[in-house]
Amino acid sequence: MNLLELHLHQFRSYHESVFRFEPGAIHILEGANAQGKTNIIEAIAYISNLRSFRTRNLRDLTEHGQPSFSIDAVCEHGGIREPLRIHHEAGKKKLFRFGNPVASFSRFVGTLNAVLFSPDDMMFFSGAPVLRRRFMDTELVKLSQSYTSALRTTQKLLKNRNALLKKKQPEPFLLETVTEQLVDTQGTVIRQRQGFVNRLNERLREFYPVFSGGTEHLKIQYRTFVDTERNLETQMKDLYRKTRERDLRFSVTGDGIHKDDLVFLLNGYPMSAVGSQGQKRSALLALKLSLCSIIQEKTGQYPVFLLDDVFSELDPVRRQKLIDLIPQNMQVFITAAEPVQADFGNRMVCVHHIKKEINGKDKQNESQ
Ligand SMILES: Nc1ncnc2c1ncn2[C@@H]1O[C@H](COP(=O)(O)OP(=O)(O)OP(=O)(O)O)[C@@H](O)[C@H]1O
Repeated sequence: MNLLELHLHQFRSYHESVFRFEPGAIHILEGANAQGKTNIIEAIAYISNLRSFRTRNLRDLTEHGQPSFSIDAVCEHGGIREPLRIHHEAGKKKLFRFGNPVASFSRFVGTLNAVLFSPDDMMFFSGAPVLRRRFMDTELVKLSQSYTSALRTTQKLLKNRNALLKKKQPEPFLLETVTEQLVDTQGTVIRQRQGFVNRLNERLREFYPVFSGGTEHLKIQYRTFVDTERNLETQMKDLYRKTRERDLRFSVTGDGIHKDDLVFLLNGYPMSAVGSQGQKRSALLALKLSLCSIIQEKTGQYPVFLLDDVFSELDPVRRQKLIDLIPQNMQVFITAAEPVQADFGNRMVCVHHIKKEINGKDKQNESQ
């Protein structure tokens, strides 16, 4: 999969800018601080996930003083060139594929699949469990329609069940029905989350030792409210029967996939407790490379790999290891404040000099 063109209109610091990218190449977005390098990465990740990794407020993405923004992209997958468009105005997002409006989020998300490494990810291990659940959901939603549908239904059912639990005397039959449906849809979510973690672990066994020098091992444990080795549906039914009174007392569903988490174990100990900054960075890079490999295995194509400010914190040895691990045909975007000193072998490398225009009009960025 490749991104061939990107047209930003009133997006962040870009008033009107067009970028063209070689397929399969390593693109270095080079420039001083605050020139708009991450804004480009953010726009690409936004097309992939329909979510910004820096803000939840879409107004932040709109150029100051403007009423709307749009991102137009041309991507290539399996030999097909596909134009994609996102237009945001008055709090509403409109999506287009091949120039035709797309009504549902799930028909657009992942059309251009991008995997991102960002310095903000360093909170991934120690932050709240929602970060790690969001990671699983963001990736699985792009890879599996059945996951998307089971997740959305579960979220609706949990809302309905909680609304029932808040009533003074909830209708027992209704509570029973919604709980049974919840058991069904959560089974699908749990199985796919467990399968995803198993595949990540297989890849991590290959990638993490490259960064650690082979002396450490990294493993992900999927933590959910039932034992994934036993029959899920039977366990859930039993559990919801036992916790019914408690849920009624607290007016909320206490157990479910909304509490799931991932625990990263470094040599058997939680990464959040024992990992150094360097070990966390290596683990994140190994995780993102593992993800790229899983996407390739599932879809037949590598995603676009986005590396925001990755080199400033990596020592030269790890920097070279990362470059050596990037698969040959994968298109990569790397932001850097200084020229990158590394050996890219026979890879095509395109350097784009990114500079913010002071008069508000952006010129076409220069490539070499
Ligand atoms: N909504 C917006 N409208 C206009 N300009 C914006 C908007 N949001 C951010 N900017 C500007 O974008 C610039 C920051 O861009 P970006 O985060 O891409 O920088 P960068 O080149 O990655 O810098 P660094 O190397 O420091 O990380 C800043 O000048 C900021 O003022």
